[in-house]
Amino acid sequence: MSASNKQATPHLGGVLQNYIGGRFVDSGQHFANVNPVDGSEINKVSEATLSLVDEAVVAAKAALAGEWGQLSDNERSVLMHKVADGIEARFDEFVAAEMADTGKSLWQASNIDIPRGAANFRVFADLAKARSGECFKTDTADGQQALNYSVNKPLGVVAVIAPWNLPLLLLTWKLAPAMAVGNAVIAKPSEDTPATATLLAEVMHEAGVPAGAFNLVHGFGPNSAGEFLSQHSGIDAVTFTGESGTGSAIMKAAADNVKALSFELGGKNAAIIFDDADFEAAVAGTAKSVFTNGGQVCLCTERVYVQRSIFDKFVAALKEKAEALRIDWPEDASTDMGPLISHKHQQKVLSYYQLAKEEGATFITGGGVPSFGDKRDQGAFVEPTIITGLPETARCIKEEVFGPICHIAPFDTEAEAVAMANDSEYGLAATVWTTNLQRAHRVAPQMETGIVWVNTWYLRDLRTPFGGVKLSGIGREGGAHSLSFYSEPMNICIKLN
Ligand SMILES: NC(=O)C1=CN([C@@H]2O[C@H](COP(=O)(O)OP(=O)(O)OC[C@H]3O[C@@H](n4cnc5c(N)ncnc54)[C@H](O)[C@@H]3O)[C@@H](O)[C@H]2O)C=CC1
Ligand SMILES: O=C(O)/C=C/C=C(\O)C(=O)O
Repeated sequence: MSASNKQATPHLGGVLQNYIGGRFVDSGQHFANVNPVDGSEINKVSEATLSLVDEAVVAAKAALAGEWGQLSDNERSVLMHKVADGIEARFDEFVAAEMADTGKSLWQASNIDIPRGAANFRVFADLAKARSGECFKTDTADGQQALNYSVNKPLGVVAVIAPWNLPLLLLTWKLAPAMAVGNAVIAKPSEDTPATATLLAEVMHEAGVPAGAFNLVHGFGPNSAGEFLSQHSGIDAVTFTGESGTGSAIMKAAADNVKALSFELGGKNAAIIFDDADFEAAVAGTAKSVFTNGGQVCLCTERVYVQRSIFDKFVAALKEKAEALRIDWPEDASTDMGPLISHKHQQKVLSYYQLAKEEGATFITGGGVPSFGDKRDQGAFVEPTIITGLPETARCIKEEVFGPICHIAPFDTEAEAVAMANDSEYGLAATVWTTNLQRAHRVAPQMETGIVWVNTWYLRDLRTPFGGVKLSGIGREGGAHSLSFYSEPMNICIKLN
């Protein structure tokens, strides 16, 4: 596409730069990118200043008015597939960068995070191209006839503010549909995970995405790039995944300009295990839903409700699974769990382990920090932890920990389980384990969440509505829901007689 879009790209070993208007830009103001496995510095990151954010907005608007805004749906779709090709061509680099920034396991980075980064572009490239509008033949009471049809326009400039837990996956989950329907985007990855977003800028550049259609700014939240974007009068929409409190701060900052908002926020997700469940499947599935990515997925289970007749057996079986998890170097193919994202987050999770003790929990397993006897002792590891015995009013039952911990409580009746699962300010995801089909159909719709999995967890179809109720978010993304959020429908009425 843009022949002028050629410039030597920065190597990841140096300073990770911003990407604005088709050029890599260093603000001269740097912060350290730290590897949570051992606390070592990986590289420096160039923090975008307010004036660089202004430049990104100007570049995005110019792209909409220029080459990017002129592309047909088909041409954009072809480009989005080229971006997916570019991620796949540099797969190993993406995997290594994601592992270094997060400490997540090789298995997870190479089977979930990076493949989904490419898949997000492919899925939305195809869906956007195939989208149709609405059309009505109108007959009015006084005999007029008209044809009403809708066209979908991009919203304009969209800011994508992403978290650190699934860095490329969650950034591209928003970028891909936003770009596929023609918006110009400004991406801000988490300050904790800047690397794969920078590689993505290189891929966009190499794929020939027109200058200004994709911009990348690095930085923090308050008084930095995150807040500059949320407050900016030139930005039409903010799409965000992260903590509910941050969502609330962004909402306040965006209020003056009445920006469109899409939020995927926190969760305190429940799993209900009935005594008629396939026991082994329920134990394995619950272990996965509690400990995947060290519990750092908004969909992870933190509250487990088990029917009393199988409670003790279930607790013992989940303990066995937790204790069998291999906590090791991310590069090791058999590693199940790496460190948490940062020392700051480690301290937060450990403060909940301490709070659980103070609240009177029984520790079935875990509760501390593993010891390695090597430089990983400087990392951000915590033990997988299972607790029981807390009242449903305890803070550890109410607040999102975002770590590898769950509380298990017994229940007697179906109604009691539903009431306990729904007794939360959050409403993102729930999991129900039962072999009774009628019960599955009866219980699932009673969950006050945006997503319910029955006899599985994290089985994703990217076309399905994805998001939460209550403090867990606003709106839905996924498939047509994403295309709808990132577009502005316009109705055209043509009089026929
Ligand atoms: N998916 C989820 O539900 C996630 C939840 N969390 C939870 O949030 C806690 C805090 O972690 P953070 O990394 O600070 O998550 P966060 O939700 O504050 O940060 C996510 C993104 O928002 C940006 N941000 C932060 N404050 C902002 C503001 N005022 N305006 C605009 N952008 C802002 C950050 O720079 C980052 O890119 C964690 O301990 C964890 O419990 C964190 C990440 C993801
Ligand atoms: O889209 C997915 O597959 C995963 C989504 C996870 C989050 O939104 C999260 O952890 O915040």
